[in-house]
Amino acid sequence: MGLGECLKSQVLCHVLIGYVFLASGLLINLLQLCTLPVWWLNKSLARRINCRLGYCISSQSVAILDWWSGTECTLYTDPKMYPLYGNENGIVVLNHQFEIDFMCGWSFCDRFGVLGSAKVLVKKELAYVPVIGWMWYFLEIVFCKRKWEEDRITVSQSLQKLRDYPENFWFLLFCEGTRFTAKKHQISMEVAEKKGLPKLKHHLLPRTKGFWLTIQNLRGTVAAVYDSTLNFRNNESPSLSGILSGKKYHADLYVRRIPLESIPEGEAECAAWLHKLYQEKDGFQEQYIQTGRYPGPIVSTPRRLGPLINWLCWSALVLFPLGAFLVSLLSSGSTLTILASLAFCYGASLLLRWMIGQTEISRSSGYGNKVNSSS
Ligand SMILES: CCCCC/C=C\C/C=C\CCCCCCCC(=O)SCCNC(=O)CCNC(=O)[C@H](O)C(C)(C)COP(=O)(O)OP(=O)(O)OC[C@H]1O[C@@H](n2cnc3c(N)ncnc32)[C@H](O)[C@@H]1OP(=O)(O)O
Ligand SMILES: CCCCCCCCCCCCCCCCCC(=O)OC[C@@H](O)COP(=O)(O)O
Repeated sequence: MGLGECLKSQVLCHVLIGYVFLASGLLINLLQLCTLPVWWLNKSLARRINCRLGYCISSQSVAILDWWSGTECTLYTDPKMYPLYGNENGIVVLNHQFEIDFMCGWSFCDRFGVLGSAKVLVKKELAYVPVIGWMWYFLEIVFCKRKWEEDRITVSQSLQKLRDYPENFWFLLFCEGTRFTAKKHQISMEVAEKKGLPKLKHHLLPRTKGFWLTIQNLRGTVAAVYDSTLNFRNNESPSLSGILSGKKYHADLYVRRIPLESIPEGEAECAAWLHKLYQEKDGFQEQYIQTGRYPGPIVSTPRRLGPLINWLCWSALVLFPLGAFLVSLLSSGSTLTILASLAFCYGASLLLRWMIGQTEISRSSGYGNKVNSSS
């Protein structure tokens, strides 16, 4: 093991990374809160400021992925479509199978200049996660309860607000609605059978309502659907803990651009279209597993320096006061202050552990473990 690898596996490094993320993230959340008066004066300016502030948080996770762990993200796509990526609004439809798929998504957003404005249809539970969940309020991320009767109204309202968004954005949809597990796959294939739909081998049956609602509300605002399929080489099962320990993974992403005009408007037709898309996606997954490649050519999208510079700047800003505090703590010699500081650190480490747990599939929700009543 080299010196770099040995350093990256040290718990102290993980504690410092966690500290930088939490301390800078909470500071940025506070700055986001301070932009509230700007919303009333100049909404477009407030949105642009929040895109930059959001970038300061999400690009830290890109820096950990691209620069700390050195994970390689390779893009397969039609080179003719490449110039459009990042220069128009897009709806990204992605498989939901890996613990770090959101980090790879953010890394690609950064490479196409849309990281600050990246949007997603996300479960409401994640709104309460400090730093990232709180950041999402100010980025106008769309939350859902995964209860159609409520979501049909609230999701629609949130999507309508994006129609005059001042920056190009990608809107991410995990149509499977939850992460892939063997049990959820089995149940969803029972639903597929009841509905007379072909079985999928590598995906859960997509939930079509959120997709239809998104298309319906963003027609005229979004130019295309980016059908995206993510996989990792050599059967890697990447995790956030692995990334923090400096483990290098190899992500391969296949993207097809589908113009929005080619997607049917009616709910039933749109649902049928999505089911067909997932059958094609299943085929791409199978091809990848068999051959280690997707159909399209590889297009070079190098990692960018921006996330690294941003991370180093925030690290300097929050590590310097920490160092000064530790020196004054040790020189004060007060047992009570030292014990209180230790208790605070313990609390912060529990919070971080809980946040990392949100990304772990073994702690995934029970959603999709049984057939919904509406079926
Ligand atoms: C590569 C570039 C990447 C770019 C990245 C860009 C941006 C990145 C930004 C941020 C990154 C952060 C990422 C964070 C990730 C977190 C994501 C999530 O939280 S995923 C969970 C939330 N999202 C969704 O759920 C979306 C999909 N769901 C839907 O669309 C749903 O329809 C809904 C709108 C949420 C409503 O949910 P509800 O449960 O009420 O679903 P339905 O009404 O659809 O369900 C009933 C329907 O489903 C059938 N059914 C029943 N049981 C099952 C089952 N087990 N499996 C499948 N289907 C089932 C049932 O028969 C009904 O069918 P029908 O529709 O015909 O009536
Ligand atoms: C980045 C630097 C590292 C610093 C230390 C650690 C910071 C921890 C960051 C925690 C980030 C929390 C954001 C969670 C995003 C999880 C995305 C996800 O995949 O959610 C799952 C849902 O889609 C479906 O939920 P399930 O029904 O499967 O349940």
